[in-house]
Amino acid sequence: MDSQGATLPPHVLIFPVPIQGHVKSMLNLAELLCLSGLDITFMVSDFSHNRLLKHTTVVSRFNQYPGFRFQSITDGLPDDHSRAGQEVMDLLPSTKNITAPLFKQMMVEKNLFASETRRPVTCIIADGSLPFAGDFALEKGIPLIYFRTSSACSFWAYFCIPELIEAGEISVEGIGMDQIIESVPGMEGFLRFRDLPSFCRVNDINDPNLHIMKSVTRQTTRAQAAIFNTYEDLEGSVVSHIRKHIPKIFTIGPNHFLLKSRLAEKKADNSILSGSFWAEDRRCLDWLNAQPPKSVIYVSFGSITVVTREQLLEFWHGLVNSGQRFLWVTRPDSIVGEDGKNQTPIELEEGTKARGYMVGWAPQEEVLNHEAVGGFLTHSGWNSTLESIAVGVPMICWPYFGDQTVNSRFVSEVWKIGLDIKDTCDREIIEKAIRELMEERKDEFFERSQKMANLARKAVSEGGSSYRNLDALIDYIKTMIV
Ligand SMILES: O=c1ccn([C@@H]2O[C@H](COP(=O)(O)OP(=O)(O)O[C@H]3O[C@H](CO)[C@@H](O)[C@H](O)[C@H]3O)[C@@H](O)[C@H]2O)c(=O)[nH]1
Ligand SMILES: C[C@H]1CC[C@@H]2C(C(=O)O)=CO[C@@H](O)[C@@H]21
Repeated sequence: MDSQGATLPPHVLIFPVPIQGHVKSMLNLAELLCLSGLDITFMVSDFSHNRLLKHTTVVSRFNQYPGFRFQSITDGLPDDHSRAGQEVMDLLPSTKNITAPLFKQMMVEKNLFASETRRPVTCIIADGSLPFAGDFALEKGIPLIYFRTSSACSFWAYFCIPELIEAGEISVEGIGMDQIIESVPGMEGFLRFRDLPSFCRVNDINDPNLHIMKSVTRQTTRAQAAIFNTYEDLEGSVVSHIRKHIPKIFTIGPNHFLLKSRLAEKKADNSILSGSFWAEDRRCLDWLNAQPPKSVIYVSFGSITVVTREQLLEFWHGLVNSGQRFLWVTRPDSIVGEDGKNQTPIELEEGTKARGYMVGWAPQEEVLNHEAVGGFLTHSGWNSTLESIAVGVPMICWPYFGDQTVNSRFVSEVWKIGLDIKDTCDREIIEKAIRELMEERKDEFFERSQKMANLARKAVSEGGSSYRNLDALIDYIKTMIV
């Protein structure tokens, strides 16, 4: 490299699993690194890229950072694959079998994305659920950092799968859903079998997803370091268990909040970075503007959850019968078994007209931050959980799969900022939970949620743990230039 090249910044390749919650979180990380002048190549699937181009302004947003580039690649699935529900797991074999060799070829042919003005990639920050990106980094001697976009608590439960199997706590016959689990250090006493990551609910101990998640998680230790989107006051005690296996961990969450804080500090436009795969319907903000403070329960189950028509009707009755105002996101592809001929019961139509508003996709961060919102009925995806925590909105958790079953237990039993109604969705339970959160125990939940939000604000402000850890991460990436 010539003398001018020697002054070029580090060049980081960021590679998320092509799922909304992963891409969103890694885009936040990308902008945080861009703000410190690092060059970024953001590897995104063709499918996600098309969605981003169609529904967001990410291109113009990142145009302000000359060191940022998108690079797209197939996710290995046909265009008409749902990429939702349990079928989303197809992404793991498809990326391993189809994306991985193409990625390798692209990296070699493009000389690690080097150019006159950019170093060849100096570090790969790969999604912890994309082991093939780690294989490539290790094969080529490129420094590797994993970013697992889910919670530290769920990661740690996944990490303990071998011990759980050894102890017979993932039993083929089933040990009882409410049996307390002893093999996840730090969670003895409150983690039940039903709270383990959903992939632990198997009839066959050789279940492929169980083993995929076990090895995907265990291979994280191959990296030089790991990043978690969490903060020390929230999950520090869990992270201390993980540090025994991965000594270098950077907790930089909530990273959407850290981004907001860093942009404000630079007096830059600190509008929300939308990485939405669907068109955000902003009319719901006008509707919220007309509602009293803390009167609305916001309902959204993220980007993957699907519900049957039967479940949809239970939620709907529960919401209407609760008598509370509600804003409900029903993604266009989220109802399975819908034949278009179903009639909506009149009482639901009337109840919704009177107190509800429905959209296909919402500007969620803005919604949660709106003063009219007093509660969140969520699937407990990690971004949704953090976005709610950051602005002090209590939650009702109805986890769908994966890490969400652990997150929801932490919301209700550890942080005590909400209720966990996992494995049930009948209308009476939903109505009761909404009344409890929004009326009967409102003050108690609000007070604890505010405390958590204050700690999140502290973590991302100058001197806070996530703020300092981001600086430490950037310094670390700088040391990786060889
Ligand atoms: O109407 C909506 C609904 C959601 N969102 C955003 O979409 C993201 C959704 O992320 P998350 O809550 O994490 O849900 P998923 O997309 O389902 O996330 C996947 O990825 C997460 C991170 O690894 C995991 O925790 C989840 O279990 C997994 O399903 C969040 O940033 C939301 O703000 C919107 O902008 N508008
Ligand atoms: C592709 C899925 C496998 C792991 C991730 C996950 C988790 O529990 O960590 C849940 O759903 C998806 O986001 C990922």
